[in-house]
Amino acid sequence: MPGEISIRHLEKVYDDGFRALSDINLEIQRGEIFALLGPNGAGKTTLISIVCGLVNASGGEVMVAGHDIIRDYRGARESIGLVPQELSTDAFESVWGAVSFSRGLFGKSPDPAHIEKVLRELSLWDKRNNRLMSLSGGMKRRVMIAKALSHEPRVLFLDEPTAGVDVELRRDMWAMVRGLRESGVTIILTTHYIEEAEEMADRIGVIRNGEIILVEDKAQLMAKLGSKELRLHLQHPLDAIPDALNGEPVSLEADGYDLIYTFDAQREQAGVARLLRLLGEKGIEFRDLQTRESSLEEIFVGLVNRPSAGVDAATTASPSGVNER
Ligand SMILES: Nc1ncnc2c1ncn2[C@@H]1O[C@H](COP(=O)(O)OP(=O)(O)OP(=O)(O)O)[C@@H](O)[C@H]1O
Repeated sequence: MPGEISIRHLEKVYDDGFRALSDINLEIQRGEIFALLGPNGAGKTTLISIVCGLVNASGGEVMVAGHDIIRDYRGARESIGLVPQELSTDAFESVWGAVSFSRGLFGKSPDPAHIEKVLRELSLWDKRNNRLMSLSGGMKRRVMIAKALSHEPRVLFLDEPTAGVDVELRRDMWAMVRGLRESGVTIILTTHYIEEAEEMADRIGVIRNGEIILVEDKAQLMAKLGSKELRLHLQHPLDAIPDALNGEPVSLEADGYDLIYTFDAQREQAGVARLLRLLGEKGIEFRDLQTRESSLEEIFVGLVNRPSAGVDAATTASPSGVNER
């Protein structure tokens, strides 16, 4: 079954000959929160702009809520709410006026009850008569979201929704996005805050140099590509790794007092038990131990910095989760 958003063989070559997207294939299901991660210039905004009908594709096909974005532009566009990166608001307009006007742009009849609901959810109700220029940056960003939701879209794009906003607003926005998902809205967000993707996303796509290099359930991604670290604080420092541990993924830190064992998050049991047995046999005692899992940030940095061959190896390691659905 095609997803709420279905992208097939999408290509973008800008007029100056720059290839910004190459053979993008992606299915996003109804009610998902999908985070698109990638370094600066990877092609995130280009991809979103094509799906939203703001930039023309050079090839391929995109369907949104069953509408082809070219053959049925209007149907596709009406299904989408877009919160762009740049704040652009009409300074002299009131909050209520700006949000109501946005709804009208999509040819929807006025619905004051819906506008009120959106403004209340975004804590903008008390400011509804304020001019936009009198609002703080965070409030203006809420207005951008209210505008994007004014015509009751099925799909919401958030292009770096929390760039430059304070922690409190960021958390409010996360709660709001979850609430929207519960009402059946499909959400695609780009973000530079890995914490945001870790906190919010059901699935994560990583884009690099205009290519999707990985699409994976967040939990599976963290389990599959993440590593764990076991740090043993030794009773007596070691000068060097003992011969018995040669070939094991271990290193020494803290002047030989800490023995670090890094292992695949999926194979932990057998490896740790073997390490502890070897240490016991060699009479190496420890007084404390800690374990730590790699964060999504470490996984992401590892992925985007990996040479292409390495990326392929990572994605083909488990074909079941990659670029499917
Ligand atoms: N109009 C344009 N003409 C030529 N090249 C462009 C144009 N717009 C974007 N690009 C190039 O396409 C590439 C992808 O840009 P895009 O804005 O999609 O990246 P991004 O992943 O959104 O980056 P960021 O995280 O910095 O917002 C960049 O190299 C950019 O310079």
